Amino acid sequence: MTLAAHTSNDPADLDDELTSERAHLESSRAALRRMRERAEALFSTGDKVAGDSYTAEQLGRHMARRVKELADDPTTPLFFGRLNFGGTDRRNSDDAGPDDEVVGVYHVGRRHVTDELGEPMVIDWRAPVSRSFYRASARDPQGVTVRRRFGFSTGALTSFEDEHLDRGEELGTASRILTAEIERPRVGPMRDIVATIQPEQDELVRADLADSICVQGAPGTGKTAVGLHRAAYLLYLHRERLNRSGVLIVGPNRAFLSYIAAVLPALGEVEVQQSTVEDLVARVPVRAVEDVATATLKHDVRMAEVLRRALEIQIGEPTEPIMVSDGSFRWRIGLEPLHRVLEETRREGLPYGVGRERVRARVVSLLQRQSEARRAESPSDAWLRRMAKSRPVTTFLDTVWPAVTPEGLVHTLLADPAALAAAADGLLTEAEQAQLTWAKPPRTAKATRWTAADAVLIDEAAGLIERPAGFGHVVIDEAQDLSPMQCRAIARRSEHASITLLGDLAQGTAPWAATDWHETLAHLGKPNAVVVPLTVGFRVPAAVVALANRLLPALAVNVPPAESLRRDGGLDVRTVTDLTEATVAEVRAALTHDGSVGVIAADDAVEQLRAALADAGVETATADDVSTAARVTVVPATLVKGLEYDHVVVVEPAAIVAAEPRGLHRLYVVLTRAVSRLAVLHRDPLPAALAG
Ligand SMILES: Nc1ncnc2c1ncn2[C@@H]1O[C@H](COP(=O)(O)OP(=O)(O)OP(=O)(O)O)[C@@H](O)[C@H]1O
Repeated sequence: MTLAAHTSNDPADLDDELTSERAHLESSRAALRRMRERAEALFSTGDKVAGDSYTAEQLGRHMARRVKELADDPTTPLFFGRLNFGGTDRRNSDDAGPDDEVVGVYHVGRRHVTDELGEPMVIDWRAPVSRSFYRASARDPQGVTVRRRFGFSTGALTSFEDEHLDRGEELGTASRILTAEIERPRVGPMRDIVATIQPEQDELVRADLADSICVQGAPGTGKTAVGLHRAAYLLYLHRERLNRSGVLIVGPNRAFLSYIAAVLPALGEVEVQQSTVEDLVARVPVRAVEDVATATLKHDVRMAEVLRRALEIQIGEPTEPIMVSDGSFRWRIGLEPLHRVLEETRREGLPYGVGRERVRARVVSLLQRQSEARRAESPSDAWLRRMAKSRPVTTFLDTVWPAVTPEGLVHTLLADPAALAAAADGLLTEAEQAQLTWAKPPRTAKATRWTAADAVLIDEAAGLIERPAGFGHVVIDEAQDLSPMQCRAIARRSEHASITLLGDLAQGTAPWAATDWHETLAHLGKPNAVVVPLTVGFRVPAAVVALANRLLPALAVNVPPAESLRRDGGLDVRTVTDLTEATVAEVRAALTHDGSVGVIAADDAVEQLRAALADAGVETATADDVSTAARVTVVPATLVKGLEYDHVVVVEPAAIVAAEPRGLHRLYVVLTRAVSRLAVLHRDPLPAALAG
């Protein structure tokens, strides 16, 4: 039992306390059950009473969400902390405003739980009053006399730890409950950290919805955790608005997304969209790969201007008047008004597709005016529609403002050197233009086997033609790898929203990886966002951090180094004669400990290691299989970003470095995945930067 800083030394008192806390946990669980049953009952009656089908669907969705939100996971505690304010014994009063002097006792948990009379039994960690659980200190107790943290084991309350802030007692990172949480063996997907959010993390989690922030944090400093908890916090505070507009989480790959997928639902947030940036721009299937240099050029921000100009060039000048026959009448719009229509519309700077329709509407209204003058009555809607679709009007539009599809525009640029030259003149060199031009152009956009970089260009084109719907808040993880054009794709979806940008410049592995957050922020349309460092590491043990930090000087980035909270952990770097044999032996040894085992190797070595482990009778999983029962995962180096394993076996660092231009950055990522122990096995000499 952890009882640091508790007032009483009498074990009987402590047992009584624990018994009473357990009773509160039991009654809170029962109360939550009642809340869920009530929601379920409403859900089924809602089905029958709702009026029209739209209302029924909305109500159904809302109720289904509510039922899901109220799910009780018996393996996670309903509350993890308790605050005593002002020394009175009113339990869990919820009626305190932010400026009122708070009194009473509050249990802090993952969601609100109220008793049958509506009195709170557990306060949501995101409620204003819970803030003090994370921020109060001996220097600034914020009215808190005692902060209590609970220790749990699979949902059962096992211990607690008190800090008498009113007496200047404060544990900070010496809390044994925090240490146990950080050092616990990892299995399965990522978990929430609500019980142990640290003050500097909490400041980011609770930043205003209006504030865009950028977090530069060394490996394992909790960036992902902060981003996810911020999403949950903002949803709590701005529920209606954000449910309407949506919250988006962008991550580096699907393995990562499945690793983090359970965190928000565990916090009761079930309606957040999670996507890779590739999936975000997937208007066309990606069926081809191209060389890095061409892809890098397509990700260059100059391509945005090339595309903008390519569209602008489509807009022509009228060369003849429009003549429309309408029964016994003939209407004529002369060149001068047509010029004016085009000029006015151009000046409005609308998306291209919207502009085309605006021109059509203006032409029709000129026709309408003529018709009204002659017939002395307003034409019908049917007449207006007929005019809008009439051949002369459509032909005019097709000449001066032709319909363009995003795929068509990109196809033309990459297939036709003259079209590219016209749009790229002065922006791209001739050599660059030649590099972009297809050697064997596909006949049509439809027949094209697009690359991932083409998809980004097509998304940019689409954004110029029609404005996409935006989200209310966007969290972008591992953001150091975003290209300028990918940033723009995200910016289009967060134009009126704030963003949380998370990353580590030292972990940039893409050819276009960021070297300065201000550039990334500018491409994202948030140049004024503040860049905040996180430097306390919760994952990687100090000895492993020290090894990985040897690489930092060679990575040419300016980032504050991490310091680890973890003094435990093991590091073993050794030369072996047979990598496969040594890996199998290392995995077998690792399996004698608790927790997950990650074998990380250069991508082309993975299959063979997997096979060798299978031959040795060791079941292995792939990185995206988070629900697996297998404790061992074999992961290619390029997929391991953002993931973590208790025991990591890194196989042949030199091969990982040699596999790609930013191989040293990749190795830095790979070496910082270990929670407890890291074994580095090598036959070739270690990369010079690591050998130290
Ligand atoms: N306040 C905390 N309390 C307990 N555990 C924490 C805390 N903050 C972070 N962690 C744990 O530390 C580990 C690393 O966190 P996270 O993955 O969010 O770090 P990161 O900065 O995103 O890492 P990377 O740079 O490798 O992507 C996770 O297991 C997370 O749960």
